[in-house]
Amino acid sequence: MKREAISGKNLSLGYQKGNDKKTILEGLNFSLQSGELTCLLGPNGVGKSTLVKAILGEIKPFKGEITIGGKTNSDFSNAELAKELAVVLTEPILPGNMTVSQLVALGRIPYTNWTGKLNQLDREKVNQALAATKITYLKDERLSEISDGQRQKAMIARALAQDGKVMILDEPTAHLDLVNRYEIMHLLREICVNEEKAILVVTHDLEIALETADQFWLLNCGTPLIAGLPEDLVISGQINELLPGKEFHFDPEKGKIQKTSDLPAWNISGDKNLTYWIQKAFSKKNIGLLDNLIEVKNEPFQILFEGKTFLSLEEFFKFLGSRKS
Ligand SMILES: Nc1ncnc2c1ncn2[C@@H]1O[C@H](COP(=O)(O)OP(=O)(O)OP(=O)(O)O)[C@@H](O)[C@H]1O
Repeated sequence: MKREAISGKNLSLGYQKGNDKKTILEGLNFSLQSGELTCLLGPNGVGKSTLVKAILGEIKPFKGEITIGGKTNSDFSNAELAKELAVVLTEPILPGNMTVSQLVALGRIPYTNWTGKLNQLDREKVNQALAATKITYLKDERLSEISDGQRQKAMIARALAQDGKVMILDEPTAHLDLVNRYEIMHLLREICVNEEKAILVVTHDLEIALETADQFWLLNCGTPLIAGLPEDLVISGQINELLPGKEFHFDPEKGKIQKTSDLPAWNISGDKNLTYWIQKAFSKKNIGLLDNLIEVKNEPFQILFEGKTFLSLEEFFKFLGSRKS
């Protein structure tokens, strides 16, 4: 069931040095729901980390209020906050000789006394977190001897062992390859649903966020936070708020950002998908209008042009080049 985990009302956020007040975000409202994966997207420097810092109580709002489970975040002690909210930040500094299960056990610090000694429940929570992130098989491996993707999963497991209702992750997929990026985001979605957590992910990975997020929060300079189902934001065109200017746009058909350009109306006939990739290659090579029809065939791929057959775009471009010279 959906429940509000964190809310922000009429927030004004920024930084103050002496009397010098720098406002970064103004009139900001949000509601983070449990059981949902929310992705916060926006250009560099717009204030995503500033919003996260405010949620974590690291900066105090100039105006407005942030509540966690109905209670103002500044009323929480650090220890209380750690039981509500777990954070995975970019590039943590970790001792390489620490094992994966030792790292995950750090998530239990808010519950153990200063000795860090785990009781039965702590050990169960560590094992559950390892299982939920599918890295039980790595538990005795050293952090310096596992891959970046595996280390990121271990960091997520540590946050999970903390057993808060909310998880916040700052660019958890940065530096990972495509498969790992998908895996991590799908894993987070699974955790949201299975463990009833509210998860907020700060990301620049629009395409993967579109595949996995339940909610999008879009931040752009000077506009209020736009929240909604990713698909609604695509349909309404509001997704373009992420892209300043007219140089790029979001192509709903392809599900990705494209360069906006006035392409020549090449006369291409054939499969729509093939035509799309051919136009892309033509545009990169600055191919102007051609006098004759370009016919495209599939299985095997063939380009028929002026009575000749080409089996690849590379062959075709060579021909066009030789024709010019
Ligand atoms: N400690 C600080 N003191 C003063 N200004 C700051 C401080 N930290 C960040 N800023 C400013 O706040 C603005 C927003 O920065 P923030 O880090 O929140 O952006 P961001 O959206 O997270 O960017 P990115 O995508 O690059 O991580 C920037 O103009 C930045 O210079």
